[in-house]
Amino acid sequence: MSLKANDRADAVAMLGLFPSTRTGRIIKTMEQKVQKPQNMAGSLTQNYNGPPITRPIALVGLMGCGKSMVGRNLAAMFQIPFADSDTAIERAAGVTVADIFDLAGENKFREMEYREIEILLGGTPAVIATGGGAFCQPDTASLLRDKALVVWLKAKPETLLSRIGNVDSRPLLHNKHSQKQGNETPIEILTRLNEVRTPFYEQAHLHVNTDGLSKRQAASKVMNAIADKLAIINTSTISSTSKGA
Ligand SMILES: Nc1ncnc2c1ncn2[C@@H]1O[C@H](COP(=O)(O)OP(=O)(O)O)[C@@H](O)[C@H]1O
Ligand SMILES: O=C(O)C1=C[C@@H](OP(=O)(O)O)[C@@H](O)[C@H](O)C1
Ligand SMILES: [Mg+2]
Repeated sequence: MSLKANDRADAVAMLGLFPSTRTGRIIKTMEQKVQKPQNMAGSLTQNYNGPPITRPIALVGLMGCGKSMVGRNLAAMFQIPFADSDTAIERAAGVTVADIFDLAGENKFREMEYREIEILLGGTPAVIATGGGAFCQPDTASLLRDKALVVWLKAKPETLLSRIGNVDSRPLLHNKHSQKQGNETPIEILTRLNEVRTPFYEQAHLHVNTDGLSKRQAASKVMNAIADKLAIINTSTISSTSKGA
């Protein structure tokens, strides 16, 4: 969505006032029906036969690592709802993520992100695709680690950029929001974010490298890694492990 001047002024005024009916919001935000996997040719290669999913699965990692796309397919494999925190924020605010960055700034976006993730974590266990910066905010990270199984989808900056293609929907890949003086190209921004954010992403319970994998292979690899992890959790406590990281 792109807003005209008057609409933008209204949107700015509304950004602090989003509705608080918790149940209604969860229903609106989650895809209640189990979806057919999207953007994958043919049917899935694998059905999930692992331990039951009794806690939310949260996907974290840099823009373009596949949180939204792999997340939707994982939810279909697990037969549980899917939710995307960016979509939840956009529904609550009535404007796009890019517009929120433009109109209200990143700090406001992070507040909204925390609130929406908190709501999603309180609903039916779902696969939750977070935005790439969510797990780098200490409060949001501790909420996620506490309530969800957190999975880091790893990939090199070059891989990420080739997947993202058009950077319009990712405000942090534009210089005006890149938090650095001077002109950086999208690959330079992604490389810098990768360095700064890796220590945060390393706090995820599970690390899965998706470099060189197709969408289908990535979804299967993540599904198997989660099954293994849940089997271990059933006999011990959650700690970080890597899968091809
Ligand atoms: N393993 C993959 N192989 C090829 N393309 C991928 C893969 N994972 C995601 N993509 C594509 O990359 C783009 C960004 O993926 P997306 O799920 O939106 O990333 P994120 O939510 O982490 O920013 C989408 O067009 C998606 O179809
Ligand atoms: O990396 C980030 O800080 C962001 C990533 C975006 O989500 P994706 O990771 O799904 O692109 C979105 O939340 C916003 O543009 C900020
Ligand atoms: Mg996404």
